[in-house]
Formats: sequence, structure tokens, C-alpha cells
Amino acid sequence: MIVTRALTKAYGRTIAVNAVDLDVREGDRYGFLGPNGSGKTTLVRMLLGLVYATSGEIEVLGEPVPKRVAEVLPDVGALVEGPAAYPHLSGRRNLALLDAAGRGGGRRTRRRRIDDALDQVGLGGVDQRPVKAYSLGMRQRLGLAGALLRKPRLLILDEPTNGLDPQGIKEIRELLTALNAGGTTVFLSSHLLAEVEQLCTRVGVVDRGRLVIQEDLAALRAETGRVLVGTPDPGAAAAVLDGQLEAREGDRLVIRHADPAALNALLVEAGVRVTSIHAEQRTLEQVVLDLTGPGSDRFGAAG
Ligand SMILES: Nc1ncnc2c1ncn2[C@@H]1O[C@H](COP(=O)(O)OP(=O)(O)OP(=O)(O)O)[C@@H](O)[C@H]1O
Repeated sequence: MIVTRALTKAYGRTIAVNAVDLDVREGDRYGFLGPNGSGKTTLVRMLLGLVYATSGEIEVLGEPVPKRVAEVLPDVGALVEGPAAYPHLSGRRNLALLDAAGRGGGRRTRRRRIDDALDQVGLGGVDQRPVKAYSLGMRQRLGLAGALLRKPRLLILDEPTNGLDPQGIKEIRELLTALNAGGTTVFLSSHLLAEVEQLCTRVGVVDRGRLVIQEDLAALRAETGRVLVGTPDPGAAAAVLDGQLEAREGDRLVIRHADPAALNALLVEAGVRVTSIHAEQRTLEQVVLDLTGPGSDRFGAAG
């Protein structure tokens, strides 16, 4: 759906995007994760033909961008930094203008399209108020509603949850997951590890303009070969597991073992009571820290 090859953008001596090879596949919920200033917005704008690359190539929905961007855009819903709206008009009126300006979708069905989009983002009840009375979160949702008007095959969203409270973030996450289940490919940028971890199926991590990893989240979070065991008999368990015990903290043990089921059988057979047992997985935070080193506290860990 989105492919870039050695995509580069320099502003003078600043290389905002540095030889990025992006590969977003149909059906992905792709999280483009990086700290502030790492080049996310610049890349998103290049994908939409709003900024020209210094070098490299871009394909969106199989077409070269910016060369054929006019053909591509009707199938793409986009939300880029601070969605613009006429402040004195209602959300509905803003969407009507947007809908009239775009291609595809006749006048007769406009009202239905706008109702659907407003309902999808949870603005159905407030659409008569002027946008200047909206909170930042409501403006962000209105921007998203605009991106949904044409039932796009691909959504390209730059920090879509900026300005939203935790409930709003959850609603957007549920909405994007539902749209994705209905066949829409979702590409979003974020500086929030937790957001990407909760929402995405595939992750690209960008650090100072460079894509340092691109991988399915499930593969990134591969099991570590350790099993976490909770037991009221930690002493007895430690005796059974001589040599495999890596750490012990109260009634929680970390054991080097590949198979939780086999380990459970072993413990139970030895008379050790087990209250919980599961394979340890790496978190996205650990993966990113390993990749980007000490500077990576620039990533926001909190959702
Ligand atoms: N129009 C511009 N002129 C000069 N430098 C720019 C321009 N736009 C971006 N930059 C620089 O390019 C780098 C990447 O910026 P960009 O906005 O793409 O990062 P970002 O990851 O989207 O960050 P943020 O989340 O803060 O928007 C930064 O060093 C920024 O200062």
C-alpha cells in the first residue's frame, strides 16, 4: 500500500528523513514510531505529495507519488498536524465544504456520508456547535471524520490522538481497529510507545530520520526463552529447578525454559503449587531501547 525506497528529505544541512525504505502492506495497522523531531511529519507530508523529496521514490496504492498523487488521493483519508477547519462554522458545515471540494460522492448522498463520518468519530450529537467552541480533541475527531468521508482504502494519520484524553484515545483506537477489520489499511505516526503497542500490527521505528527497524509487532515481541512463575512455594520450586532459576523475587520466579506447559507439569509433579505461569515476552519499549540506546527516553512511554 505504501512503499518508499531510499526516501530522503534534507532541509539545508538537516536531514529530516534519511534513506527510508517503508513497506506498508494491505491490511496493516502500521505504527510509525519516533520521538519528536525524528522526521515523522516530514515523511507523512511526502507520502501525500505536500512536501517534495530530496531523493528516493514513493509509491502509494501502487502509484508513484507525487507524479500521480491526484489519482491516489481519492482513495486515501489523511489527517496531518492540526486539522484545519473554519472556526465560525459547525463541524457538519465544515465537512459539507470538504465533501463538496473532493471528488467522488454526489450531493444527494452527502448528508448520509457526513452523518456516518460524524457518528463514527463520536461527534454526532455536537455537530451544530461552531468549531471554535470545540476542544482540541473534538477538532482532532472532526479532522478524522473528514478523512473518513470517502471510505478510504488507506488512512494516513499524523499523531491522530494528539490532544485527546485517555477515553478519547481509547475511542479512536477502537474506531481504527474497526475500520481496519472492515478492510481499511491504517498508517499512523506516533511518539507514544504504548499507543503503537496497543493499536498496531506492524511497527517502523524512526530515530533521527533513519528507519531503525520495521517488523510485525508479534515478531518483535517474540518470546525471550524465559518463563515467569508465581508460586506460594518459591523455595521448593527453586530446589526443583536447580540451574534454571534466573531470578527470584518473593513468590515470583524467572526461569530459563522454553515451554511453560512442560515446566508446569514438572513443578506440579514435584508438589509445587503454581498460581500463574506464562512465557515472558519482550515489550516494545525494550525492543526500542535495545535499538536506539540511551537517548531513547525521548520516546514517550505513557499512553
Ligand atoms: N520546513 C522545514 N524547514 C527546515 N527544517 C525542517 C522543516 N520541517 C522539518 N524540519 C526539521 O526536520 C526534522 C524533522 O522534523 P519533523 O517535523 O518531520 O519531525 P517529527 O518527528 O514529525 O516531529 P514532531 O512530532 O515534533 O512534529 C527536525 O529537525 C525539524 O526541525
